[in-house]
Amino acid sequence: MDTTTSVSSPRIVETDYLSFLINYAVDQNFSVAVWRLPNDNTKHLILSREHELLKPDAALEELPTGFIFAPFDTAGDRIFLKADFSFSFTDDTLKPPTTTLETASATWLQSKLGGIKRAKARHYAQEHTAGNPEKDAYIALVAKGIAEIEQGVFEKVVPSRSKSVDLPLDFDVVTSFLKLCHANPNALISFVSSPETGSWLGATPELLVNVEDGTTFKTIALAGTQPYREGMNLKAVAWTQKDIEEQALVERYIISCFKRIRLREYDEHGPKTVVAGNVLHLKSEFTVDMQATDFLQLGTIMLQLLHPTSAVCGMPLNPAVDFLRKYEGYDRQFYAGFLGPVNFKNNIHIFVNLRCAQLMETKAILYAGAGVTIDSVPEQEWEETEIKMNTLLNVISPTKNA
Ligand SMILES: C=C(O[C@@H]1C=C(C(=O)O)C=C[C@H]1O)C(=O)O
Repeated sequence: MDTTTSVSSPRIVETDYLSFLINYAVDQNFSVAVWRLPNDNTKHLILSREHELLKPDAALEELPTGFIFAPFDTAGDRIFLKADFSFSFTDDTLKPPTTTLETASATWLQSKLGGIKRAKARHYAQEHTAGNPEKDAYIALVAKGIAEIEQGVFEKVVPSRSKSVDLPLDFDVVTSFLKLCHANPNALISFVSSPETGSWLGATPELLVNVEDGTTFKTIALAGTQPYREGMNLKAVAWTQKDIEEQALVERYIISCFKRIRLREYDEHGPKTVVAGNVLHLKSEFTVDMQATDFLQLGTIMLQLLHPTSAVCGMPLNPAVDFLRKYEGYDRQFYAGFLGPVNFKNNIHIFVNLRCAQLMETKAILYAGAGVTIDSVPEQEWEETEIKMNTLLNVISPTKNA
């Protein structure tokens, strides 16, 4: 806050711009996406006049600059927000433009500067009823999953649940977004708000498809969860057989996708222990040289093959999908779908939408799931979903989690 008594107007800082642009989107019936990539201090915001629906086989590489937002259900509409205006922020200020789109956007914003006041950001709020199962019901769902694994129906399934919490009266989406950035340096932090999708805030550690400079493809196998406490020595963390096997299943799923397209040359690193906000996971990284392997559209191909991975659905895929449809008992909507910026300077960064909350007028719905294998203990899987929900709850409503 400017505490001097000079007559000059206060400096416009990042939060002022973000709030102004989010409110502008709501007033104009535009969509807005705000994000920060892992281990980066630049925040990005785009405004989109109208959303588009993407075909499941749409070539990512050919899309204009924008942001993709897709539901868990592969039959559901995949939303593409073309960037009509684009802004980047670092160190609390608007970055000078580096692309034609950013230059045009900066000129447009200049004409609006008089309207920028310190104000709370508003968001689109779609009413939606949370699943909110009682603890017993979720535990029974996990037990049912284990029983089907014992019968050989599948090897792994990822039952999830949602929980509705009241938003505090002083809830502010921009403040929450910035707190999430601070608490989750290794995650994609995102806020997507549109008339069609409602508003979603998240901090996901799970990369699905990354293409750098149109030449290097990357994806990860992430699974196994335990609480993280500051100062823990990551090299000394021990994992149970169950976690190791659960993560190995996700690795095998990714390798099976490579095999389906006869891609044999990939680098695999890991698994190693990584921090994701308040939890630890096991992670392996897969990298492919797209030119050497002659797979120039590998991003598009792998997105089709990978989603939904066995990190969020199960293995084999089809019986796991059937199980979730039949017994999970609620609509995941955009939870465990995918999202991220596409074709900003020839890069694609698509993540699985985990550790997320759907924002209503006065409530938020939190979502989380847990990987169930033959060795799962239902009560522990419930605890795991509670801990995962805390990633968001700690930030949007800290008192609820006292
Ligand atoms: C399903 C979620 O997370 C996934 C499941 C994990 C697990 O079961 O250990 C770990 C990371 C994610 O791949 C979630 O956060 O909701």
